[in-house]
Amino acid sequence: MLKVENVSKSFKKRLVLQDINLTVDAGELVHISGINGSGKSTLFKIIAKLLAPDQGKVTLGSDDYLGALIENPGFLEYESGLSNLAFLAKLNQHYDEGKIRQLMQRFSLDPDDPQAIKNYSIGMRQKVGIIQAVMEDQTIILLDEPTRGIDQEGIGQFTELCHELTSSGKSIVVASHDTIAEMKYDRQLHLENGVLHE
Ligand SMILES: Nc1ncnc2c1ncn2[C@@H]1O[C@H](COP(=O)(O)OP(=O)(O)OP(=O)(O)O)[C@@H](O)[C@H]1O
Repeated sequence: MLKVENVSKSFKKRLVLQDINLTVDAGELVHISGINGSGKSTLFKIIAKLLAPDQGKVTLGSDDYLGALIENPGFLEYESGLSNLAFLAKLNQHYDEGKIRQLMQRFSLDPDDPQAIKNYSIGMRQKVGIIQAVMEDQTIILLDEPTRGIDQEGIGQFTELCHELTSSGKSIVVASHDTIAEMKYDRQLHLENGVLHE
């Protein structure tokens, strides 16, 4: 369970988030739409505790584990996709190579492709970014513009994965300026002028 209570945030007196309240239960798939600059990334950074809110608080359930793709994911540019994912999973001692390989194959990425990630397209990088957010069985998953640069086949693979994860009790919050037609959201919210509307 994710609970955001009365969260507000300003940058240099500009109010970006105003009294945001959001509860996401286990197994829910939630969409937050909003134009560029509406504060979607800022909200995710506050949930991920990268940024402190000016007011309010964020609570996760005691057994929850957060996964996130926020803005452009940073990678070890001279290493392969598999090496990057293995590196991140090992940092958290949640390394499962079989699972990473299976996720890469689901997204039509070859785990044995030795090319450096710096040669990957934007869509391929984005797929690796999605995989790192889910590969450790994270229970609350935040995905900021996840389908940026991803082709139609990849969008289909992504929506299928989201539906599968939420069916198994994971909670997913997708933030994007557009909607992804195939997604079966439980709730669609809209962030505008710092206010989150149902
Ligand atoms: N660290 C910061 N310092 C100052 N202003 C910031 C900072 N981070 C974000 N902002 C500003 O806050 C506003 C919201 O930014 P944010 O990145 O959260 O929006 P967004 O909805 O995610 O948009 P995008 O999809 O373009 O990233 C923007 O006007 C941005 O310029």
